[in-house]
Amino acid sequence: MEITDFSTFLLAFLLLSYLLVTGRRLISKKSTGKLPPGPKKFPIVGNLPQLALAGTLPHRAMRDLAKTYGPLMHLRLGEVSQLVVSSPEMAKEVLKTLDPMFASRPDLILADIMLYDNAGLTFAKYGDYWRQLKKIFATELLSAKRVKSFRSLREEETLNTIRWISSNEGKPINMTNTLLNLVFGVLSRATFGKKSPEQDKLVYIVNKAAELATGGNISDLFPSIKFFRLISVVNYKLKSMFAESNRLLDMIMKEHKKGNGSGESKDLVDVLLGYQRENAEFSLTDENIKAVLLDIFIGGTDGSFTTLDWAMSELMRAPTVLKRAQEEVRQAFETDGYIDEEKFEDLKYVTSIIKETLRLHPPAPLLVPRSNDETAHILGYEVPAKSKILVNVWAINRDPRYWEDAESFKPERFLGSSVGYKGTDFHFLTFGAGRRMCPGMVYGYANIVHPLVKLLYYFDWNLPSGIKPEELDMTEEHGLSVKRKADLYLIPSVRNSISHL
Ligand code: HEM
Repeated sequence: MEITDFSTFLLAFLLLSYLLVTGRRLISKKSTGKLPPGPKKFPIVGNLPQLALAGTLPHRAMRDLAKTYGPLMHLRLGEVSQLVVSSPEMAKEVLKTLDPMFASRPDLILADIMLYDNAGLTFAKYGDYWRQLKKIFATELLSAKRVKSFRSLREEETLNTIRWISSNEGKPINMTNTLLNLVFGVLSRATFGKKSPEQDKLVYIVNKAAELATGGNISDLFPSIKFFRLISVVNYKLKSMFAESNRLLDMIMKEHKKGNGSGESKDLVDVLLGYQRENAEFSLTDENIKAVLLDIFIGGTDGSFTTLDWAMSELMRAPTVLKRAQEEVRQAFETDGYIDEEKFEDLKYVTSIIKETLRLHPPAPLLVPRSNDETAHILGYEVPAKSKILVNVWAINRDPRYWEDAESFKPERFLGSSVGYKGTDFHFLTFGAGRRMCPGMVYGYANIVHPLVKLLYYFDWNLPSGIKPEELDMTEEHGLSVKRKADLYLIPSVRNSISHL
């Protein structure tokens, strides 16, 4: 785990100086009950050293610690109490039995600064505002009907990508960038109606901001010390990024207000502005709308793009799986020469490949952190109020008690199996479960399956010469979501012509 803010030494120096000058006791609210087991906590920094010294990504370090301390583990990072949940049974307790207790979100500086003081759905505290937004997501923004209405956008953007790939036949292309641009294109058009340089800029800013904030931001680690908020370089940078992203969103909103949502097909900005105009019971401010747009944009692009990139990488490492998937897709559509989304459900093997990718590579390996507003009790342990609750779905999705040969990519395991990621099988929790479960699952899936089927149908794929399938680097990189560290380069050869499209 990195400390993205100051160097660790400077951090420790400032902290200790502050404590010496003020004579203040850092951990003021001592827990009176029995905490879940966990590694020894060091003064002031708590368990930061164990995570920093693990030299690996947080979900991996926490899985290793949980092997010693159990599936309900207590950590303290800086001042913040954390509960780490690492088994399907404990996840069921937290996300189902005690779901309302753990349904809030912790304070995070990123959401505070960039997301209009937690005004989006993702970081809203559990309560009425969250409930109202959730309803808008379910009925207005991400209903199955709305997702279907974006079908032509998926088709057009994917076709543009297929054309571009065809024109680069025989050359190594950067698939990672290609997939990112594709998913971004679909999301941009569905959300804002068109692609524009402003949106490119917006994505860049948001990703940069998330990168900055995903390490241990000093003000997140020591929230009671307001002084750190003032001197944090990261916070200063976040504020200037916020100013820019707010300016871009204002421009987008202004353009849409002028058009009054009168275009042929409504984009999500139109839908939200329409709701604002027409709905009297819940007043949605411009700031609320901007926060929701960022929610959709961040959640939407990252999850689908990351999954596509992992799926293509896993397929390149497993040539027999790739071949079988191509056969399935080609058999289904070669006679018609037209790929119809309605038939995707019949593609059992491709569906299994996506499931297996989501199992092994959950884009949010620790979910989005949850929090408990009040002190909670679970299996005889006390969880102090305002703890950060991390559910290690990366570890859970690989639990060898539930998954045979759990570390291997084997899509066949899902053929004829009813196990899925919809939040009822607690050993497969890529989209979470319970009240805070991802509302974008159907939309996210549509943006994965559509491009994947077409990439398999139109092209044969090879790794650049000299790279053997088993040598493909699958190292993960820490970020807003866990992506592959290296970009994926592949050589396409056209299998089915697109000239008639
Ligand atoms: C493969 C694609 C995706 C994955 C893996 C994914 C994963 C997740 C996860 C793990 C959570 C947290 C669940 C929890 O706390 O229990 C979440 C929440 C959320 N996701 Fe997604 N997501 C994806 C696509 C999308 C899309 C396409 C959108 C919107 C367009 C979206 C919007 C959200 C929002 C708004 C939340 C917050 C819900 C709340 O706190 O009530 N996600 N997602």
